[in-house]
Parts: sequence; structure tokens; C-alpha cells
Amino acid sequence: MRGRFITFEGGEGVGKSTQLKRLAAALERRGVEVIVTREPGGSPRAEALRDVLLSGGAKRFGPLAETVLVAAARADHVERTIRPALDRGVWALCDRFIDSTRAYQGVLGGVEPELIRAFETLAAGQTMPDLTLILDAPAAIGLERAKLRAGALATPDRFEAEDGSFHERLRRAFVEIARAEPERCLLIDAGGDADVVERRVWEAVERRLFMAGAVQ
Ligand SMILES: Nc1ncnc2c1ncn2[C@@H]1O[C@H](COP(=O)(O)OP(=O)(O)OP(=O)(O)O)[C@@H](O)[C@H]1O
Ligand SMILES: Cc1cn([C@H]2C[C@H](O)[C@@H](COP(=O)(O)O)O2)c(=O)[nH]c1=O
Repeated sequence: MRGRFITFEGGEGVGKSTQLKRLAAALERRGVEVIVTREPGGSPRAEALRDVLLSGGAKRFGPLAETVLVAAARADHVERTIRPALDRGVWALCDRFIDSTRAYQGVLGGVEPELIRAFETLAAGQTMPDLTLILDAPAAIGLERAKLRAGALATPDRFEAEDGSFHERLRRAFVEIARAEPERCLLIDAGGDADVVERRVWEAVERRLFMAGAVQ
């Protein structure tokens, strides 16, 4: 049986990596084999492109160039990491995927939705998430968490460095994505303690994948 593909999405520092690792551990305790991966990145070539993107090296070429870079990274990641895992029956948990491109390059960057979708198809083909958990909290909370994680002296990356209004618009873009695709996406309240958020995530996964009969 093909593995399940779950993606985590949301603004900066909202707790995606934390919850993804916790979900991976919870699934493993149930005997489910999982891989944990991320975008941009998740394969050696895609990780090299991640550096270009997050260093700000691609910023001067504009959001369309960033879309192309993300798509090139995704094509390699899907082909070499995600699809082989799913084909072996392994579950893939991915920190960001297509919805980050829709939100960052599409809604915030102004790249046309048709172009965003065309690149999506080119890079991911039929390898689409079975479930997308969109973690939602006020942008200020996520940015504060990210700042605490990095330490006071750290330099913010290309997107963390954007202003507060960028991050609030980003939050609204993710909420709109969840509203537009309710069969695939679930909005999870990411406010409060990490243990509380973990329970919300697990309930969502149980309801959507286990109880729905997606898992024997
Ligand atoms: N619910 C929570 N309450 C308080 N702190 C949290 C919570 N969840 C995660 N954190 C902490 O906030 C910081 C950011 O969390 P994490 O790295 O999981 O976020 P992220 O969404 O993956 O970030 P990024 O967008 O930068 O990839 C970490 O230091 C983490 O320990
Ligand atoms: C997949 C994807 C990501 N981004 C941006 C969003 C974040 O600012 C970074 C990734 O950093 P993180 O600490 O791992 O969250 O990349 C993007 O702009 N477009 C995308 O498609």
C-alpha cells in the first residue's frame, strides 16, 4: 500500500518543524514507517537551491525567478525522496510544500495563480499531499518564536527579514488556502503550548487518515 503524504504549512516560526517531528514520533510509536523532509530542500541538489533562495541570492531576480528555483528544487526532491518513500509504503512528512509557493511567491510575490499551478504540476505531478496541516497563529507570535530560537544576534533569512505587514498577509493567504481546499487542508490553531498543539495535530490526523479508513 502506498504511504501517506502529509505536509505542514504556515508562517515563519509558527511551530511546523516542532509538530512535524512530534507527529513522526507518534506515528512511529504506532508502527508506521516515516521519513521527515522539508522544502525548499529534502534532497542534496534541492538543499543547494535552498541556500540560494534563503541567502537572498535570488531576491533581486524577483518572485518569478524564486518560483522557478523552488520548482526545480521540488522536482528533484519529489523524484529522489518523496515518491520513492511513498512507493515503498513509507509515510512522508514534509515541512512546507506547494502551499508555501502559492502563499509566498503567488499571493505575496504577485506571480499569477495559473503560473504557480503550472510549475506545481511540472515539479510534483501526481505526488500531491493526502493531508495538509496549516498551522495558524498571529504573525507576531511566530516571529517571536523564531527570534527566540535563533538567538538575539542571528541574522534573519530572506523571508524572516520582511516587515510585519508581509507576515500578516502571509497568515491570511494560508487561511484562504485552507478555506479553498477543505478536503486536503485543515487549519490548526498553533497558539498555546506545544503539547496542546500536538494534541490538535494528532486529532486531525486520526480523524482524516485513520478513522477515514486510509490506514489499516
Ligand atoms: N507551541 C509553541 N509554543 C512555544 N514555542 C514553540 C511552540 N512550538 C514551537 N515552539 C518553539 O518556537 C521555535 C520555532 O518553532 P519551529 O522551528 O518548530 O517553527 P517553524 O514553523 O518550523 O519555523 P520556520 O518557519 O522558521 O521553519 C522553536 O524554538 C520551538 O521550540
Ligand atoms: C517551500 C517554499 C518555501 N519558501 C520560503 C518560506 C520560508 O521563509 C523559507 C523556508 O524556511 P523554513 O525555515 O524552512 O521555513 O522558504 C518559499 O518562499 N517558497 C516555497 O515554495
